[in-house]
Amino acid sequence: MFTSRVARSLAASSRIRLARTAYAKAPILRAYATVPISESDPDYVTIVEVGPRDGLQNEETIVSADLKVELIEKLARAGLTHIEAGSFVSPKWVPQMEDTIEVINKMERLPGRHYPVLVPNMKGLDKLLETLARHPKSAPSPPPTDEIAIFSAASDVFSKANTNCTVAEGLARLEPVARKALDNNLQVRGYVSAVITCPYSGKVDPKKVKDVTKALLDMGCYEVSLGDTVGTGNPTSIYTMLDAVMGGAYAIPPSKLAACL
Ligand SMILES: CC(C)(COP(=O)([O-])OP(=O)([O-])OC[C@H]1O[C@@H](n2cnc3c(N)ncnc32)[C@H](O)[C@@H]1OP(=O)([O-])[O-])[C@@H](O)C(=O)NCCC(=O)NCCSC(=O)C[C@@](C)(O)CC(=O)[O-]
Repeated sequence: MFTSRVARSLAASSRIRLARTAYAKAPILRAYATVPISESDPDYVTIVEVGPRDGLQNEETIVSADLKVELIEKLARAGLTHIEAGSFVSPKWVPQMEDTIEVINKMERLPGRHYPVLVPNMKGLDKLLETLARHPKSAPSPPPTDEIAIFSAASDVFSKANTNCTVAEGLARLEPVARKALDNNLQVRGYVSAVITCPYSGKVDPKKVKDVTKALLDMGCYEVSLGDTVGTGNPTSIYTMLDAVMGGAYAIPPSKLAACL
């Protein structure tokens, strides 16, 4: 007689054998070694894939909307649940993202997935809301997006170069954007760039990172992603920055933070 544990293990191994046989007969099928884990598991990590936006925004050659749609659909079908699909920024600043409206309308939206878009100001949000208003609530497919991302930096010079305003001016501009997005049932996520080093002004004060992160959370961001935008961080500088952000007065809990890698 088998103990139930052995029986389970035999059942599992026969499933593996069956799977292997099926795999041998159908070579285009892939076998995955991952074990499904639930969001409540402490090891659960949400990956926000930003390739279609961050990865493409600096490409000089304009990638067609159809190719962007194909990339997003493949990422979703690979199992990613959060895929940043584009941005509603000024096309004068980032021509590559000019077709975001076309992309988010054309792409297949799988249920249970999120396709956030980056929004720098009220003009961008209003354009997005116009697009969403054209998607009837009765439509069988999910709306083009249910989430925006707003962004700031821990350095004034970086902020000026990226959004033509200081950090304080940018935060003041973003506050009503976040409020209006939330009022329209959009989730809001935040980014802070240059959390270790500013490419123009050098070392960044971790206190500045904390202040900007707190400001974005206070606006209603459900989490804030901290970006070592120029990639100069090392374990010591990242530890020092996180220690400042997560400790002391108005400590920010890790559940509200993400890392931009
Ligand atoms: C913030 C602005 C708009 C200010 O740009 P500005 O030039 O100061 O704005 P403006 O209000 O003077 O407008 C200039 C023109 O842009 C138009 N305009 C203005 N806004 C919009 C809009 N939303 N959509 C479409 N058009 C817009 C506006 O209508 C006007 O057109 P004109 O009258 O001259 O014909 C500009 O600086 C901008 O778009 N910056 C975005 C730059 C960007 O996308 N950077 C990359 C994303 S951030 C990032 O990658 C970092 C991150 C998030 O990944 C985290 C990390 O890793 O660090």
